[in-house]
Amino acid sequence: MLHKLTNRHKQTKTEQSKEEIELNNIPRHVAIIMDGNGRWANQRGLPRVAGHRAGMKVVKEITKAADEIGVKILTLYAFSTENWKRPREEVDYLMKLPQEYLATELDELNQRNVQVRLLGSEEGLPPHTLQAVKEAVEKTRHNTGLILNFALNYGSRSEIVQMVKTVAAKVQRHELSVDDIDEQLVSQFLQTRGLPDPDLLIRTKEIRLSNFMLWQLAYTELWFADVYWPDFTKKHFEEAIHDFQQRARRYGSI
Ligand SMILES: Cc1cc(N2CCCCCC2)n2ncc(-c3ccc(F)cc3)c2n1
Repeated sequence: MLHKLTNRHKQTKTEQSKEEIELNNIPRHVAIIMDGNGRWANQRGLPRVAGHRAGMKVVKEITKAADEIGVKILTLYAFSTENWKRPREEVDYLMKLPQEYLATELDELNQRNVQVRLLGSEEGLPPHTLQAVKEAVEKTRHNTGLILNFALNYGSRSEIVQMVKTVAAKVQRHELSVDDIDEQLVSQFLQTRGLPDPDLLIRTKEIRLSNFMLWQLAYTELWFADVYWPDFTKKHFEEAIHDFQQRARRYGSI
């Protein structure tokens, strides 16, 4: 897409980014760590769960924006393996959000040809949570549009440990030899098998990876927004895409 002539000097950074997004250079896989929901609520004298609810509205907005701009895979870090350490009432609330989200959004996601996937361990998820997610995965299995990949009960180190155990057992059973083990084989034994690595990682508020897709993010462009997730907007998303397009990706070469 040709750049539109713009009066850049008069526009804000986010206004510039929207007009200058090249539709032929959209990151195929965008991953987002949606941080700061509890602190957003605390700042407003609200209970932490109000921040999670506000955060879910932003999930709907950004999922739509990603789909419209042509992102192929959107991975959202909804609940980490470390999140089980939070207060019981907060965890119980969080574990109800998948079914709440799907109850209102699944029909529209299906109409938009979106395929819902789960990244993470099913073990340990409450039955009501797992049932809602599995039903959404099944109902959207044949869709060929945006892959909406929810990282739920996900931790990268446990994913890597599980991969090592699986590969080691196959070597022990002589189903694999040590010489067969290379980066491609490792990727095939991770929970993200079949998906390309993220091209762009967006994170709100904190500048760290928090045990998220550590293997997969090896060559991913990182973009941080100094806002809490509930305050993240479509304009922030477009700015991240625009900045991604300004970076020449070298994958380690010069
Ligand atoms: C645990 C949790 C928390 C959760 N938050 C809202 C967004 C901010 C981050 C934390 C709170 N959201 N938002 C959507 C989901 C979800 C998960 C799976 C699924 F199939 C459909 C929707 C979700 N799940």
